[in-house]
Amino acid sequence: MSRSPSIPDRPHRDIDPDLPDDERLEALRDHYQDLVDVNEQLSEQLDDADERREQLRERVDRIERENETLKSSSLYIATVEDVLENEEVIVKQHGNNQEVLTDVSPRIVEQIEPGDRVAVNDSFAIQTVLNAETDARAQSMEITERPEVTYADIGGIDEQVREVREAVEQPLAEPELFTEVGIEPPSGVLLYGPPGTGKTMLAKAVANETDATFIKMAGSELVRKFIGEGSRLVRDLFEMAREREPAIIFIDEIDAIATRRSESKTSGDAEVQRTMMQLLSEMDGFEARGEIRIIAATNRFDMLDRAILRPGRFDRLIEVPEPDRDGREQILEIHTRGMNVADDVDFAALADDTEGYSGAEIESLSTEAGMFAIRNDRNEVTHQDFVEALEKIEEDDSSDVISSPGYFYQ
Ligand SMILES: Nc1ncnc2c1ncn2[C@@H]1O[C@H](COP(=O)(O)OP(=O)(O)OP(=O)(O)O)[C@@H](O)[C@H]1O
Repeated sequence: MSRSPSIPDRPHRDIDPDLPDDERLEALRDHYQDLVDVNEQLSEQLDDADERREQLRERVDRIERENETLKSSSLYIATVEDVLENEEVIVKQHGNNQEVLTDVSPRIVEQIEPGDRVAVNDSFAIQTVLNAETDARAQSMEITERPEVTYADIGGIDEQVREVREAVEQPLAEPELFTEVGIEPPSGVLLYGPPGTGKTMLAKAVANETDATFIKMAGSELVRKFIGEGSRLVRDLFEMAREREPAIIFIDEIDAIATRRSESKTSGDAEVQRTMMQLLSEMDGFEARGEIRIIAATNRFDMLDRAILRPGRFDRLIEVPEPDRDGREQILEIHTRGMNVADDVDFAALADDTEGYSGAEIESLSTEAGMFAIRNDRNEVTHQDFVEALEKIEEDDSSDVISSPGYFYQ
């Protein structure tokens, strides 16, 4: 940046009043010339300052425009492969792995190096360099300081709640118990069972109870969206947890990165394998009594690579089944707690009629019943509304040819 020029001194000249007229006149002329020179210098400096102000205004305008573009358009995530001369960069877009040569503004080129993740617009111009946090969030990691779900919101799986509390909550809340007895708590807990039965809720409720940050990552996203980056993302995940201790790491659909080798023969196989190895090595190198706990979930227990179930890894398995009759009744009561329900609603009868329903399906049933009430201009939900909602759901299901959720057990 240029230094501001110094302001010239004000010209000063002592003129002896006793000098002869011609000499005084000469001295006054010189003084006048000095003043003219200084005046010229000052106006030059003023012109420079005006020009600089104009440049700065243009820069502010440009940055504001850049800012607006950044705010208004969606950006894609890419990794910098190489930084070339002449402010050119090769980036590889995530998802389709397309490599593109693109220009970067001098402002950004100074900040980037190969391996950095950046956000690019539709024309692949780099808009911003992602810091660890934006980056992680951009990559479908869900982070909640303290989720709102509590154990009281979970119905029908009391035994599973007890087991999760023992395996995850206690080592976080009372690590000394384990030290005194001299045992290691389970390293990781694996929840398995059909979709929509409350696995995610369980993990969130533990985070709520222990005042921990809940960090969720979906295995499927990891493999589908970020080919070539799974292992890096796993590292980021644990780093994020360490920064935010106490933390619960929840890996949903773990089967996506921990499939049995024989089951997966695709070209991405090695990649998926690397992601899994990274996960295992992060788990191996970490203190089970520490402030970070890991919970994973799957609907496809049968497909899991047994390597992840070895001691020191996901060594506590908890099955979360579909709710039984009593469970369904409890879940119905939980999901209608905030609803204006008429006295005639018979939860026990509805529980009988919802055999095979998961918690998530019971939640939709309650919402659907509420919709029937609204449609009939009522603000109270009656038993008949639930019956009609049930019929509608059954109808929708039977028209849905392939409605099998596709989960399996051991
Ligand atoms: N046992 C339950 N008690 C109360 N509500 C439940 C229960 N199970 C599911 N639900 C409802 O269904 C929603 C989805 O549940 P959740 O995400 O915990 O299921 P999940 O087992 O993790 O499913 P998936 O395997 O599809 O990820 C919850 O937000 C909740 O409203």
